[in-house]
Amino acid sequence: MSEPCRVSFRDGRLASRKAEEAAYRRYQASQWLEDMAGPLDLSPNPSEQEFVSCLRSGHVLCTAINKIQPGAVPKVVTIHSLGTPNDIQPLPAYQYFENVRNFLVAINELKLLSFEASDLEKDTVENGSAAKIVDCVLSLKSYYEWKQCNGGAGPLKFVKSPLVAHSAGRTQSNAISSGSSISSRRLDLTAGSDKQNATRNKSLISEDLGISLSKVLSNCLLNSKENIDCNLLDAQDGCQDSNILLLTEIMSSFLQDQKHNNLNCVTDNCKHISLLEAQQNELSELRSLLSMIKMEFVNMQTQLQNDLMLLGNYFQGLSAAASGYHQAVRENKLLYNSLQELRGNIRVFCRVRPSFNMEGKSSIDYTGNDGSLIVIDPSNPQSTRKIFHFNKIFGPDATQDEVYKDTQTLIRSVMDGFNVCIFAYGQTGSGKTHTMCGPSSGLNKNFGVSYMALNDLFQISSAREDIKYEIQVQMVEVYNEQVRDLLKDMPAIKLEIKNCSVNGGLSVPDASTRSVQSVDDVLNLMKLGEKNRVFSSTALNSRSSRSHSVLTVHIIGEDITRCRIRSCLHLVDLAGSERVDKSEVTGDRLKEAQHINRSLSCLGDVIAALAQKNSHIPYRNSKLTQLLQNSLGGHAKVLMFAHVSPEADYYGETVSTLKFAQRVSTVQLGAAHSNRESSEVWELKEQIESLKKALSRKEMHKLVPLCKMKENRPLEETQNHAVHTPSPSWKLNTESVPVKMVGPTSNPTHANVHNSLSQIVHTPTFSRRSSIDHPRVLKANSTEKVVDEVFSKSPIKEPEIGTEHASIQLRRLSTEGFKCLKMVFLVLRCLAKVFQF
Ligand SMILES: Nc1ncnc2c1ncn2[C@@H]1O[C@H](COP(=O)(O)OP(=O)(O)OP(=O)(O)O)[C@@H](O)[C@H]1O
Repeated sequence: MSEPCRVSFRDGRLASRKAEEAAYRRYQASQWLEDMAGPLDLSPNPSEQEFVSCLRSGHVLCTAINKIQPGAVPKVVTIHSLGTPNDIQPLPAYQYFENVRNFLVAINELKLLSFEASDLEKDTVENGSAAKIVDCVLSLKSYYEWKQCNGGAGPLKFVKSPLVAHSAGRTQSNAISSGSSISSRRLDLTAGSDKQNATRNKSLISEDLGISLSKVLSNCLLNSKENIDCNLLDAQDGCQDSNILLLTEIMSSFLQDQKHNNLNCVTDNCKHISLLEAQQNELSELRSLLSMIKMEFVNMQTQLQNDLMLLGNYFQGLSAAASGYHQAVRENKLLYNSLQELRGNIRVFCRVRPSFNMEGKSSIDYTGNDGSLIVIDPSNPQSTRKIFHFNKIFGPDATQDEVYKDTQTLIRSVMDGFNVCIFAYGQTGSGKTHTMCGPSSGLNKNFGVSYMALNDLFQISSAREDIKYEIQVQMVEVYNEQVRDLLKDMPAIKLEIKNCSVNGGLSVPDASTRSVQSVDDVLNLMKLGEKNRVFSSTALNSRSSRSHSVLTVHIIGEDITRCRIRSCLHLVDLAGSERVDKSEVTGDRLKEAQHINRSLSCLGDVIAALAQKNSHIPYRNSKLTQLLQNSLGGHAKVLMFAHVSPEADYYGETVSTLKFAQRVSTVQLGAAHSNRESSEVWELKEQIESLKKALSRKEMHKLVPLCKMKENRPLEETQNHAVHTPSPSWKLNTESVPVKMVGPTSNPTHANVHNSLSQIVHTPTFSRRSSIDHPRVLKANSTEKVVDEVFSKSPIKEPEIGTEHASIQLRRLSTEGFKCLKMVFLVLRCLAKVFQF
């Protein structure tokens, strides 16, 4: 398309759009004026002339403004000669000028869009004068609506005609954009008649367009870019009026496009806003969630702290309970042992064997749960019944388990460091071996006390984790007054019984000692012992034990504080007493029976002496009593099983056994002591042991040549030989008083030592220092007793004897007080033994 054609097309389009818009605005204004001031007698679409003529008198305008703002025009001149537009006669100016002037004053006061009074006077409407009037009316309408709707609050918005420039009142709308302000300036150009103004306005347009449109163009849609560029060029090239109109049209078109774009933007913005709102909602939800989580976290933290505190309290409670438990266990042990003591450390149980003669009468008349037993002589029913009381009676029906159940409590004592001795007594065939070892058939369920006791020891040992135990077993028999090792294949070797205190708690130190780790080990050893034990067939028992068997279990324990316990359990199956006339034994069996009966008689003597609390207990009268000395005379717990046969034939033996048992039950032993000692005491004891051994070696070494020398000397010389010290290296400080050994020195007998020590104790120094009961010393019947008697009361505070080495040792030990003093006494006791030897 050529340039002129394009311009003319644009002209036509602009003109029609302008006319449409102006007509529409007039229509709005006339409609509103009719609503406010009554019918105006106008056509539905009034022309500009028609509209202006209708308002020329100012009456309608004043009426309308007075309705909105009563009193805005105080005096309205009424015009009666209104006619149709065709026969309108121009009225004199003074008739309506006053109304118009008052109206314009009121409009200016309201700061609304205004017009010139002359705009109403013109016969022909030119250059948008009618549009100004329309704008004024519409601004009044907007004011009215603003007042109605908002009560005068908020911003007042109204739109003026794009082709009108207003000189008074509100010249710019609050609602319109900067594009509108440009257009208003541009309209000044159209409205101005002054040439200078026109030039200034043109330059302004160019400037504004240059700035604003460049901004707009950068954001404008692509489809309008081409037109805007062309129009901009046109606007800048020409300043002629036609071009200005063209620019106006371009701007109008641009504003339309922008309006459209704005709508799209608004839609997009709405979407964005809704999205933003949704996101904000989501954000606020997240924030509230976060605050909730924070609160929850704080709550959980508090809860955790509370829980930790509770847990701490709980653990404290537990540890308190644990220590309480340990305390209770300790107290329980003490109470238990006290109870044992109250019951008496010798306890006697009686067990009645089932009768082999079912048809014959039983000598056992009654067995009570309270430990009472009544026997009667079946051959003489008139005879008085004899009543015996023991700690427990087991009838013929009692099982092995029932018997062991009452024994079990003693076994625990062994693990606590007490020596325990359980022995079975009774006539031959009464069931001693059955109780101690079980039946010869060896059925598991009928294991005897020995096996079950060892089983318990192992269980207790493994249950107590704080103490490590070592269990060793010895098994010997006393056969024909000889002690034999049952765990050796050659049991015929005779063994010596020695003092336990000297031999680390072993009565028979030379007997083989086997460490056992399990009950099976014990069972094997017991089988070996049973195999080696002497059994014979007699008239009363097809497998009669011809010896006293002693199974000794040594327990050595060490706890975490290095405190040690050392105890032993003697399980003694005595040979049965028998009447040789009944057992019909002869030869070796008779000799065995005599030995058995004699040793049992010695046991009876010991028991009697203990029961009567004699000062002398005849332990040394038999090997059996020697072996049991430590248990019977020491601080051990003793349990005796008295076995009786119920048959009428054995009534005499039964009564005899029961009487013996009754006497045993009356024996009061001293309180049982736990052999529990601290590590220091153990170490000291070990040192004493080694010193004793060293001493005895030296003494032996010295005595042998001395003895040889003495053999060649005359008796008097030997008798007069002064013994300054028992040993050159271990000498007692007796202020050099010579002590003469009485009797042959080659064999320092009890009498020799006795006299020598008597001399020592009679020395002034010793006498001064001690409070020794001399008559008692002199009465003491053994060297050992003399030494005991002398030194048990010795006030010697420091060791005064010893070789150089021993002296150093002793001095070191002397700082440790009483224990060392005790050790000196023990060394002296050794010296006494050496002399005895
Ligand atoms: N309580 C009992 N229940 C069943 N049988 C028993 C009971 N006591 C003993 N006997 C049986 O009696 C017999 C003799 O028992 P046992 O050998 O134990 O007597 P003893 O006292 O050891 O004899 P000895 O002194 O001669 O060795 C055995 O056959 C044994 O099984």
